Amino acid sequence: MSVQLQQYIAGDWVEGDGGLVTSTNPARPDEVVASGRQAGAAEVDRAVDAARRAARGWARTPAHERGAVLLAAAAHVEANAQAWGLELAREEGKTAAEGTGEVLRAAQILRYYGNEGDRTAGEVFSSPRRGERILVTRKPLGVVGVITPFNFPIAIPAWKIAPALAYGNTVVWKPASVVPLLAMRLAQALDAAGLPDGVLNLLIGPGSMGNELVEHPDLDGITFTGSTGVGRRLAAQGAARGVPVQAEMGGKNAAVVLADADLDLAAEQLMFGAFRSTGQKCTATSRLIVEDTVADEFLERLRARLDSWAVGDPTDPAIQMGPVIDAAARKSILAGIETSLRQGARVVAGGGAAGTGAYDGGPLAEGAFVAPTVLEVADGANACWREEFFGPVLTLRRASSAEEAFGLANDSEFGLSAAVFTQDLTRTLEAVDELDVGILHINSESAGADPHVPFGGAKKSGYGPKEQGAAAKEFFTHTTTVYLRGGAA
Ligand SMILES: NC(=O)C1=CN([C@@H]2O[C@H](COP(=O)(O)OP(=O)(O)OC[C@H]3O[C@@H](n4cnc5c(N)ncnc54)[C@H](OP(=O)(O)O)[C@@H]3O)[C@@H](O)[C@H]2O)C=CC1
Ligand SMILES: O=C(O)CCC(=O)C(=O)O
Repeated sequence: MSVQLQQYIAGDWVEGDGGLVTSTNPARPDEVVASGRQAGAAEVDRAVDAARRAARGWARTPAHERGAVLLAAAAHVEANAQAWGLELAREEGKTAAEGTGEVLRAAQILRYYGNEGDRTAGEVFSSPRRGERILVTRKPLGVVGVITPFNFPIAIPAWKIAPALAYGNTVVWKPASVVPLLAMRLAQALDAAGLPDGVLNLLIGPGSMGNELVEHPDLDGITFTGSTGVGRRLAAQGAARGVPVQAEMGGKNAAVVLADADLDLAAEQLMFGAFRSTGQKCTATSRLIVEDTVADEFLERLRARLDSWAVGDPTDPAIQMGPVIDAAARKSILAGIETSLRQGARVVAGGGAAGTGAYDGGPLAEGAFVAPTVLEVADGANACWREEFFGPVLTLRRASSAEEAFGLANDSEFGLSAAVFTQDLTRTLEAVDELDVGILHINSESAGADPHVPFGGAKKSGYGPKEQGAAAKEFFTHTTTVYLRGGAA
């Protein structure tokens, strides 16, 4: 059954003025998950205007009251976790278990920021002058544009929108157009929780609408997660207008398996890091570096796990990996694999469409499936080593030492996350010092992020302040430094 899509502007759920938009199930592209009209150009103005009108009142609402709305929204999201998790699996293609996990994660994030009123709201410094204190207080930016990607259709929006609102901003949000239903679900939860009119506005529309939003003269900040190309353009547009931009972009994350590692643990975690969510996480492992002496043994263990990795309908509880987001993504990933093979990569496992087995020719025959694939390359020039395919493709290189392995891990313009598998404390400490990444996992997969700690990339993966935890404050507020003296001489 297809769900009717609506825009949420100034507290009203309305049909958009633009053309038709539908989201479809990537496992069964004939199945429409949600449909409706997208927002028209005039609605961008209406949404920004509504957010502007709501900004002062929301900024002056006590932090605890703002938090109470987020806490109520968290409860609403949590109560719908199973149903929305299934919708997420149908709309985005990750497994229903991952979908439900993501919805629960959104609730956890809303709850974290719902309690922001109980945390520090500024700092007090000593003054070098008698009778004076120096306060640093924080104020919201104002109206923030939020632009989000398809791959975490409710968790990423939650970790942008929850801090934006908690710190007193109002929001105009444009989600990825392939996952509008989950966007609507989050906005519905905040609406049901009693968010005042205009504080959050949802515009379902194409990428060009994101561009109109970014160009809007009445926006005070832009937070974006998505591809590197769009993020960099958007950062330039923000800079040209003097508006702060936070952009979380691509990754080409490495897992390093050192000779002393627990190889079973490493193989298990590597499967999760590379192939959960069909490899469509910015933190997914897409490069694997193994010390020579254990490489063959490790690959054997990895292959054994790959052989039993169940690919298929993500709503089936037995399935471990669903399709990629759509046919275009599938085509581009398969083209990337072909280019890599032409450039000399060797197939260790997989290597193409997953159109085999139970659903070959069956109801999933048209689905956007890609087999979990491991390629081996001898040098760093190959496309699969350098470029983000954003799918279930892992590229292997062997290293003759831990030093070489860490060097190879750093051999990327990106620096979002990495994983290192070792039981040696000295090597662990070297990894912490050497690896140029925003997030480092020791003996666990490269993906995964808790809501109370900073999230974001080093090098060209991230632009602007980090997200989540207290770090989010650095983007969503600005400071006023107050030199404070009593009035009497
Ligand atoms: N570092 C991080 O934290 C994360 C990074 N990512 C990265 O995101 C990418 C995958 O997500 P994907 O959704 O395909 O990314 P895109 O960059 O294609 O899209 C992201 C968002 O930007 C919108 N958009 C597209 N063009 C423009 C434009 N010109 N101006 C403003 N907005 C625009 C999209 O709208 P529409 O959908 O309508 O085109 C969507 O809402 C990967 O590269 C991945 O690494 C993903 C998650 C986390
Ligand atoms: O690692 C995670 O769980 C979240 C990462 C993320 O934001 C992403 O992959 O898009």
